[in-house]
Parts: sequence; C-alpha cells; structure tokens
Amino acid sequence: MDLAMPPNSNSTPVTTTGDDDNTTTDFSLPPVTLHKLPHLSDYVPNLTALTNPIDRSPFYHPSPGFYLSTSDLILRHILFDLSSAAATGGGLLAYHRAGPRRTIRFDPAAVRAAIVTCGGLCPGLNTVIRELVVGLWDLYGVRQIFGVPSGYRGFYSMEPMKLDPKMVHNWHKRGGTALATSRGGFDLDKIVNAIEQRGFNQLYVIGGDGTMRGAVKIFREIQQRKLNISITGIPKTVDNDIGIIDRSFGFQTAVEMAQEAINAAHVEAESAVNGIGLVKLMGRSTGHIALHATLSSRDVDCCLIPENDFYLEGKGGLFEFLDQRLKQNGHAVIVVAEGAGQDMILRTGKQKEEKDESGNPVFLDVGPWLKSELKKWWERDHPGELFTVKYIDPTYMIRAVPANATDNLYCTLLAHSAIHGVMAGHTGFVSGPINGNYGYIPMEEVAVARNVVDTKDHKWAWVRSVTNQPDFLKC
Ligand SMILES: Nc1ncnc2c1ncn2[C@@H]1O[C@H](COP(=O)(O)OP(=O)(O)OP(=O)(O)O)[C@@H](O)[C@H]1O
Ligand SMILES: O=P(O)(O)OC[C@H]1O[C@](O)(CO)[C@@H](O)[C@@H]1O
Ligand SMILES: [Mg+2]
Repeated sequence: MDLAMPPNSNSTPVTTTGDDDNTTTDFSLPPVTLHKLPHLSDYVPNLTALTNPIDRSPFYHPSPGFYLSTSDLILRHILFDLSSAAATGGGLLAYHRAGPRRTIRFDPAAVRAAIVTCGGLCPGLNTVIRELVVGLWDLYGVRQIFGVPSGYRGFYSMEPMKLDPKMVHNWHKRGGTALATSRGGFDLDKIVNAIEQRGFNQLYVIGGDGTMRGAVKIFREIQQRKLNISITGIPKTVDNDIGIIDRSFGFQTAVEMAQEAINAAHVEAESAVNGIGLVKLMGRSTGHIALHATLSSRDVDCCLIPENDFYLEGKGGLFEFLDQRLKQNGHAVIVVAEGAGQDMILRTGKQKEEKDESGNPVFLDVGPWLKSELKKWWERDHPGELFTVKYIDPTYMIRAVPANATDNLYCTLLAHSAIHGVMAGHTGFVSGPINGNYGYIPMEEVAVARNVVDTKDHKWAWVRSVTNQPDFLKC
C-alpha cells in the first residue's frame, strides 16, 4: 500500500494502491485534534524559565532530537480503516509526547516535591516512588523530596517523610507501598491548605480512577487559588481499569501470580474424581486479570467476568456446561473475577447499600458463594457420586508482590515521564503509554476514561474459543 501525505494540510488526501488489482482509491485523512495540555503559564505570570540541567549531565549528552517540543505528538488511535468514515470522522486525536523539554519552569533548588500513594496496592508502587526520588535527584538536582504517608488523608493529618536516593535504594524489591496508602479521607480544603502550608510545589499522585478524580479536584482548586504548584497523576490499578493508556503498571505481574493459583487449582482438580478447581481473582468491575490469566494459562475451562453475565441453571448455564466437562475430562477449572455474578448473590438491603471509605460498592464474596452453589448442585443432581471443589483465593497475593522486570522498567519510564512534564511546567496531566509511546494526557480525561473488557471483540472470542465455555446468552 502506498501512502501519500502532503504536509500542512487540514484534511490529508491519501492514495492507496489495491493489494490485488493495482487499482488506486483516494481517501482523505481528517485533521489532527490535539488535546490541550494544561500549563502553569495558563494562570501564573512571569514563570521561571531555565535551561534544562540535563544539558550538563555526563550521562545523557543531549543530542539533537533529545528534547521534545509541543509539536511532538502521539495519535490516540493508530489503526484505521480509511474506507470507513466513522473510523476517522471525528478527526485524529493526538496527545503531547512525554519526555524532557529544553526549558524548565522550576528552579530545582526551589522545588519541594510531594509523592503520595492512594487506593489499593499494586505491584510496582515502590518502584515508582523510588524512581521519582532518584529521577528528581539525579536528573534535575532536586533535593527536597517528601513522601506523604497514608494517602490523601496524610496531607493534613501526618508528617511528611523526607526521601533521598539512599533511603529508597532497595524499594523496587519490596511489594506494597513504603509510604502506606488508604481509601477515603479526601477533604479538598484541608488537603490544599496543607499543601500550601508545607510549601509543596510539585505533587506526584499515584493512584487509580478514584485517586485521579480526587487529583482533578485538587488541580482545579490550585488553579482557582492561582498557586504555582504543578500536579501530575501516575495511573495505578492492578485491575487495569484505567482507560486511554495501554495498560497499568503491575498488571502483568499480577497476571503471572494469578497463573500460579490457576496451576494449583488445575493440579488439585486433575487429581480428584470429578474435581473442580475454583480460583477467584481481583477485578471489581473489570475482568482483565481473569481474562489474561485464562488466556495465558490454557488450563481454564470457564472464565467468569463482570462484563459478561452468567447463570447457573438450565440450558446454556454453568452447571450444564460443567456436567459435560466432567464427563469428558473428569475435572474442570473455573476462574471467577470478584465482580462477576454479583446480581445472583442474595443480600440484605443494608448489604446493597454498603460502600467502602472511598465510596466504591462493597461486593459479596463470589468465591465461597459459587463453591457452595456447586456443591448444592452436585448433591442434588448426582447424589452419592464423588465430587470435590478446591477453592483458591489468591486475591491479595497477586497484588502484594514486587513488580516483575517488565513492570519495573515500565515504572521507571512512567516516573521519568512525570518528572519531565512537571519540571517543564505542565500540570493537571497523567503520563502513560499510548500505542507503545509515552504521552501526556489531560488528567480530567483519564479520570473518566474506563477500560472494560469488550465482550464483542476478538480477545473475548479468543477466551471462548480456548475454553469452549457457553456465551450465557439466554435464548
Ligand atoms: N470522586 C472523588 N473525589 C475526590 N476524591 C475521591 C473520589 N473518588 C475517590 N477519591 C479518593 O481517592 C482515593 C483513592 O480512591 P479509591 O479507593 O477509589 O482507589 P483508586 O484510586 O480507584 O485505586 P484502586 O481502585 O486501584 O484501588 C481515596 O482517598 C478516595 O477518597
Ligand atoms: O480490600 P481493598 O484494599 O479495599 O481492595 C480491594 C479492591 O482493590 C482492587 O485491587 C483495586 O481496585 C480491587 O480489585 C479490589 O476490589
Ligand atoms: Mg478504583
């Protein structure tokens, strides 16, 4: 296929030569729409402008092209069917690329950076903290770096911890977050007042969707008060439920850990007569961990996720399927994400209303419920026949471990991207990989973008073809 793209054109004509018959067809590429990236200069007059100290780094020796400018972009979608107007109808969306800028807007000697971790654990949290500290220190010469303990509430209720490279040296080898984390405790006024009182002017907020919604509020309040404070979000969620970015850090590590649980469930199930191995995995409202662990393991007979309702009884139901599987193979492995099947679990009115401290709905435990339903079914339909369900709940084990090698490298790139953007004066943004390259995405967009499993796309079809499980669509 030939592509002809004249520069400086709003709507870009493209000529494609047919693969089969050499015919040419003319299409046109729509204009690029660039997402505006907030900058301190939007509301702070007379900002400092300094040459990037990386210029003097003995390690980097910046060559032409090392520094990125506002004209360096990443397209949000890189795959198009040019013949479909809908594919490109709204224009091509683009983000600014992440990386060092020639001019920085903070004097490193005047920087007081604060790092906070919020929400649940995720492999790699400590690596991100470590790399923020080491990156600020080594790349930019920042010396005043603080950890805010225990999530958002720590801003106004606890003393910050002074951090330096020596202190964080081994943190990437530890699971959890050395700063501690929490849910709830978001009090906007108290938080921004504390930030002002402590003199923090760079905020690195590591967390999931809830954290990003909170960070947007802090960002708006900072703008409202016209403060020379830059805030950036580093997306963290073991569930991989944050949208726009390719995937969240720690997710691959969690999937690897999940596979170990599936292996154990498979061994247990195989070694019993009519054995079922049941594994519950994390995934409050998305089934990415369950899906990816199922695809990589290949030992799973049925994968149940929140995005795909299932039912137990009758034609096309789980019990009918398991009956067949046990007859064929003598064993079966089920993986269930924690948010799946919630509608089927009986709960009191009070339980329906229950929320955690951050306002997330509290789910009933689908694992023990399903185990008990399986047992009831077998006793009813196969009285006297041998049957075993081995239930494994590795929920917290998969997120409490240190990051694997891939996630560790990813965490470093995320941290460095965040630092470069903040030092350049950007604010209200999130760093993350988009189609394999790192970009800056307005925080407001990330806070509302969700990444759920699309049960109509090829990946879910792949799961179904690997497991041969029912589609659970009642006819
Ligand atoms: N809408 C919101 N406005 C302000 N703060 C919020 C909002 N939603 C959540 N938060 C705060 O963000 C923090 C983390 O939120 P939450 O517990 O939902 O975890 P998360 O960031 O989504 O991470 P994860 O889901 O991976 O555990 C909490 O302190 C919570 O109070
Ligand atoms: O028990 P905690 O710490 O509230 O966290 C549980 C939740 O955190 C997550 O790991 C991330 O949101 C979910 O999968 C899970 O529902
Ligand atoms: Mg969340």
